[in-house]
This record gives sequence, C-alpha cells and structure tokens, in this order.
Amino acid sequence: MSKTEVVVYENPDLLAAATAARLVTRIVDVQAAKGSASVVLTGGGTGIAILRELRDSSARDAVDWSRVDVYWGDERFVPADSDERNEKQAREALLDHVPLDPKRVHAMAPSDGEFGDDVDAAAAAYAELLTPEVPAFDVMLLGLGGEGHTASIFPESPAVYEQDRPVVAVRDCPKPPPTRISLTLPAIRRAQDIWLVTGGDAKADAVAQALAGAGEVQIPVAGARGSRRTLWLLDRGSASKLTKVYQTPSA
Ligand SMILES: O=C1O[C@H](COP(=O)(O)O)[C@@H](O)[C@H](O)[C@H]1O
Repeated sequence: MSKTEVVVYENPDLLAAATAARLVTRIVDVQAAKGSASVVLTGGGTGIAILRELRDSSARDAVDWSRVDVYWGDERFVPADSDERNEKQAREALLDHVPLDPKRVHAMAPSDGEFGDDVDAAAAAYAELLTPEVPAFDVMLLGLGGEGHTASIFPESPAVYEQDRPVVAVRDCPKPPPTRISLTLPAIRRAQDIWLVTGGDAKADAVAQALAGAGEVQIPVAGARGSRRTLWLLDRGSASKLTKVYQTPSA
C-alpha cells in the first residue's frame, strides 16, 4: 500500500539541503539492495537547488555515481545551450561534477538536436527509450507550479488526459517556454518513490488542493503518486495553506 507523507522545513535552504541528504541515503540504500539506482530529475528552482546542495555536500561521495541512471520528468524544448533547459541547469548544478556513466544519463532531445524542431519525434524517441515497460524508477523528483502543473502537465491540457503514451509533446504551455516534452501521469505513477519538492507561498494553494484530494485534470500534481511512497517536501511558505499539522523537523 502506497504511503503519502508530508515534511515541512523551516525555509527553502533547509528544504534543499535536507532533500539532498535524503537523496544520497535513498540512492545508497537502493544500490546496496540491488546494485544500481534510477533517479528522475525535475527542473525548477527547488529541484535545481537540491542538485546544487548535493554537489556541495561531502556525502555525495557515498554514492557510486557510475551505477546511477538519470532521467528527466520533463524538458523545455529549446536549444541545447539555452539556460532554460532543465538538462543544462542540472548539469551545471550537479551532473558535470560527479562521475556518472554518460550512457546512463538519459536527457530529452533539445530543439536543435537529432530531431530538429520536431517535438513529436523527440517525445516519441524518449517514449521508445522507456519501452517495453516504463521503469519502476527508484526516486522521481517533481516540482509544481502555482496553478497545479507538475512535470509539464498543465491543468486541463491534452497531456493530463493521456492514458496510453508515457511521454508526450506539450505545446502552448501557459508558462514559458511554450513547447516542452513531458512524462505523462501513467508513466509518473510507475515510480516507486515520488518526492514533490517545492517552496514559497505561491505554491501554497496548489499544495493544499492536491493534498485535499483535488482532481488531476484541474490540479495535475494531485495525480502524481508513487507506487511505494509519495513524499511532499515543503517549506513553511508552500505548506502555509495546509490545515493539518505535518512533521516539521527543527532547524
Ligand atoms: O517549468 C517548470 O516548472 C516546474 C516548477 O518550477 P518552479 O521554479 O516554479 O519551482 C518544474 O517542476 C518543471 O520541471 C519545469 O520544467
């Protein structure tokens, strides 16, 4: 039975540092149990801050990075060298600083890559990578938007209704850049652990609605649930509209 837990940290810095530490522990535990670990990364302020914390932590050397598979939950369909690209931000924050096996880093294609500006072909190629069955990812990090999007699945958009394909092209996003590639909710729900990481008052309504049981069409992040565990990692701002009291580690 999958569990949902909420942990609220005092501030965004503590949220990022504690999540980085938690991620090291999870990867090390998974590697001890089965050899390698798979991690799905998110873009966004909190997601990238966690990677930076991990880079700057000596605990990162506890991980055997050559046995980590890296995926992304979504990507902005922009040129490879664009600062908006989630992959570029993740590389600068962490991936270029640890000894990963390049063959195990599975980025989504940029708009100047092998598929050119054909975002459907780029999304189909990522779907192909995840066949025949979407991996049961060990940990998936996901951020969210104030209107309830997660990965690049926006409220009431075609992506939120997708039931068959694990990866889709996304157009006309309300948040720039407008063209993206995203895992779909059925693919997201293949993950064993989903960690929803977000900070700031602007996310408080979406967090409260999702935890109160909102529908995933209106609040897509409500549909992000891990098969083993769904862990909400928040700061005081993003948790400020929760009515129930949750675990709050002291600083
Ligand atoms: O555009 C995106 O935004 C969300 C959330 O980002 P934030 O900076 O508002 O926290 C992120 O989860 C997603 O991966 C990204 O592409």
